Amino acid sequence: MQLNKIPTTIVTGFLGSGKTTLLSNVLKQAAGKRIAVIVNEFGELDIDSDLLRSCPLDCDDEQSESQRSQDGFYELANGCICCTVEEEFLPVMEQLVARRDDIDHILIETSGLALPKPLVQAFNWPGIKEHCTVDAVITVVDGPAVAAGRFAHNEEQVQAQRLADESLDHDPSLQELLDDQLSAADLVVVSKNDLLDEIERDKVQAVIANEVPSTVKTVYIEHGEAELDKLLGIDAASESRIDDIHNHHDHHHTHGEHHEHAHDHFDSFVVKLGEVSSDLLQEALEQLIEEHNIFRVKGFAAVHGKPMRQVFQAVGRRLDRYFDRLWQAEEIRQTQLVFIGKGIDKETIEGALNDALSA
Ligand SMILES: Nc1nc2c(ncn2[C@@H]2O[C@H](COP(=O)(O)OP(=O)(O)OP(=O)(O)O)[C@@H](O)[C@H]2O)c(=O)[nH]1
Repeated sequence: MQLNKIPTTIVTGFLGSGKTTLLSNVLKQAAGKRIAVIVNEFGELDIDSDLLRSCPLDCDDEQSESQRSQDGFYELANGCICCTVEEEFLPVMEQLVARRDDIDHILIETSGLALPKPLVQAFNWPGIKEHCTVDAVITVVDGPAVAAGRFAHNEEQVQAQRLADESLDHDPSLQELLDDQLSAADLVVVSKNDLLDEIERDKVQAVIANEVPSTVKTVYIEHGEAELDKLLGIDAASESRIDDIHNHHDHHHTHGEHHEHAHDHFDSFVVKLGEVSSDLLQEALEQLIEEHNIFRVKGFAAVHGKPMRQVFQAVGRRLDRYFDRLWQAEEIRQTQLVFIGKGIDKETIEGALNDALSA
């Protein structure tokens, strides 16, 4: 047990793998604990912390809501935490260290494109080291995406994927990212188990076994539901071993310089629209995802005639939408969507959406 040090759990994993869903579940279960949450988004809009903050529909417990904001959400939007460790992450950690008597646990959700290693290394820095320890790096793996060969690890998978779909062609930078996120894992969480059959589960298991030692546990979960004691209190002190873990992006972070890594090849922008027809927006997004190399779309839609805002979430080809809460009086009813992909262009996407929605 790392006495008196605040345990910190780092949740990493690719875009849309299910990190926010997992965090939301942890926060619900750990209502009695004083948890500080740091959320890092790649896109310019802070959607995740908004979703984590907003009360579920059946929740009227104002106490827990105010308690939570008192405990603190810290948003590091529009960037990638692993490249701004010194400028952005450190000041937030210093604030938390100053409030350490009021904090039981720190939870960090990295952006889907972040590398966990530089972040874990920051826990060896003076000022942080004395007061905080990494309880565990939890790597969330998108089960169906891995099973479909999205992060292909062998030639057979690559070929199968090519035959199945040209647009999902093997992308080595995605594989490197998955490798690096897995190499730092103290616990692997495979999400979306509800969408996996046994054969697919075996495929996912093979990819994981290739990257992590057998001492690292893997759990399969659905909709973020995992028992709290499997996730928190692992007491791995990951910072003490992190320098020995070698991975693809090591050379990019020497001498404190911020060189490019995988996410420099990704495009991200926000598209703002007025009120929309939900069905037309869904159809238009499906078509755009079909035609462009879009990895992730997420945001909120203001739907004509609806008092509630609608969440849109697309991961690869899968699109979910649901109403999460009422628009508040001071909010402008507008639709805002973050797009993340490769070789995608804001004007083209915005133009296509406007055309489709005015049809
Ligand atoms: N069917 C199914 N969908 C899931 C599960 N977990 C997450 N999802 C959905 O997957 C989408 C992405 O989930 P998030 O939790 O937002 O993923 P994330 O890793 O936080 O995404 P980024 O922050 O953009 O990297 C959402 O539409 C979730 O509802 C699951 O176990 N089963």
